[in-house]
Amino acid sequence: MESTSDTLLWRVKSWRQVHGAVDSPSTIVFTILVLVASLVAGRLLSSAVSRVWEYHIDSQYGRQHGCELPPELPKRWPLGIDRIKELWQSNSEGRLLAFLCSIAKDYEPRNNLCQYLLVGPRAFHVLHPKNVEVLLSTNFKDYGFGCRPSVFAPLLGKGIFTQEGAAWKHSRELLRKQFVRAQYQDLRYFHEHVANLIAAMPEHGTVDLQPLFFNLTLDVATELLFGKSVYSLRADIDQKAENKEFSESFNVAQEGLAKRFRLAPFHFVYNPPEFRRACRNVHTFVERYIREQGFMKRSLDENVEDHDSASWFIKQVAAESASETDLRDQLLNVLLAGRDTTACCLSWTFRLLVRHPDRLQRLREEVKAVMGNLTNPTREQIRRISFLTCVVKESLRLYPPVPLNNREAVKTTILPTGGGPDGTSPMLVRKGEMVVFSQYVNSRVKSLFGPDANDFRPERWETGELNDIGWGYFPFIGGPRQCLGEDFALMEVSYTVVRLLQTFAVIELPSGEPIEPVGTERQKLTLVLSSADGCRVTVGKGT
Ligand code: HEM
Repeated sequence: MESTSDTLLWRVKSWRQVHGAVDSPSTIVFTILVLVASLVAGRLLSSAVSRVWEYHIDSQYGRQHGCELPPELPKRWPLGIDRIKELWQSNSEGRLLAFLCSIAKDYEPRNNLCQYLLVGPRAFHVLHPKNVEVLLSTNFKDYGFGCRPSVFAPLLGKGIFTQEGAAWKHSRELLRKQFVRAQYQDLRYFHEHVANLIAAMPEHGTVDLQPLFFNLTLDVATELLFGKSVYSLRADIDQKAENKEFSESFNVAQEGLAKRFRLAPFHFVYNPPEFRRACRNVHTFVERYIREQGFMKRSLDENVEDHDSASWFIKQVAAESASETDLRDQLLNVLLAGRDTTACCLSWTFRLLVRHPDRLQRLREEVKAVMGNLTNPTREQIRRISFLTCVVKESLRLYPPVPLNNREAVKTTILPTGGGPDGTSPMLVRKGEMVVFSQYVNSRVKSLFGPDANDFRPERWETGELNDIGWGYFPFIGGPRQCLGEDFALMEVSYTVVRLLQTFAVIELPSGEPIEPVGTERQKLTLVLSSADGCRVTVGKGT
């Protein structure tokens, strides 16, 4: 049988017979093509060889450290298409996290597994607190965000939430200082906006609190960051048209980011005109504001130690930003990080409270005991309502606003446990592989939170039984990238809960509203976890 090289040779010969042996332009083109082809083939070969070599060196490294693989997620169809179908379906039914928990349950007590889906790299799902600690703290430098920066780029550009390495360090230090300052301030950011929230609720009747909480946290965060709120809670009352456009565009842009996030490596597929327009509107709004107020200019010639003015945050960040775009991006990054997360926490907290009236009653009594007839709680008073801290912690445990997260190994590294037949060997994570971690799934592991891990029991936080929980509980993650807004968010949630309990003598589940076991309700998973059915409550002022 004729070999491929014989065929090729015969083709070249016949081509030369037809076109002549003289170096005609077509001969030159042919020669160039052959050269380019051999160069490309050479490059491909050398990269394949170096990959095989890297693989071999990594394997040796793994063997030296006793690494073994965890069990692999079984799949019935090629490329795990059956699993992707299950994920897709459970997501569209609002039950993706329940589905992930049911898979994780099959792997208890070893709590680790790995998977290959489509042609993507191997992904490790790690639940063991030791692994979470090494991933987020001890070996933090071995991991990066993978494609996150380009997923978020259309809205967020370059800021703390998308940066890595030296650029992230700079942003982190710059913003950390501002959040430390915010911790020493009173809770004035919340007064006016929570009053607007209360005004937007009926005095007696049924209301869905979830969309109102999204407005509240947008209003509060824009006040903190820009020194000027967009007052979305006053939409259709006296909100300025430009603020309304910003609020609406920010929502559309954020929805778009969530869609891109789900597509991960194929995120570029989602870039429709309405998404691009929304990003543009948000950018224009912030840039115009920066320019009108002269923040970039002022930072050069004014004393920026002006902490009392409403716009101290933006002024301080402007003073250390190289350009208007840098300042815009940084503020939008923090807005994205702080807005939906806090709204979701508020929403789940109220959903839980109205479904557990005994806990709500206890909370009311503690609020009354600490506050008496005083309104507008201070930090100090909030800290004294100790059951409130337990309620918020428990809400964040059962419904962490960021329920699912991942990192990508930037170098070959090791996770300390979860491999091998008994699940105790270290695991080798090769460069480019993914590690998925989930507070939501961890929160339901009985070996961590006890036999009633699935129940809402805020008291577990006051009995001392979780004193050693460590890296089993990380709603704000931890390590170098720990949430910068943790204190601000906890104060915002606590302040709002107290003010709503003080204002409404009745807050209860509307009649006919279902009481599903925790975790079985329909959920909406975007970048954050919200309730697909909102947070409907019946409220009443006075006794
Ligand atoms: C209950 C509310 C909140 C929760 C549960 C939460 C949770 C988180 C989580 C899990 C991360 C890490 C994301 C990752 O690295 O993959 C994070 C980062 C961050 N959060 Fe929060 N967050 C909340 C509220 C806020 C608020 C109110 C702000 C600011 C106003 C804020 C600012 C930030 C910033 C700036 C980062 C990036 C830190 C860095 O990468 O160095 N967060 N948050």
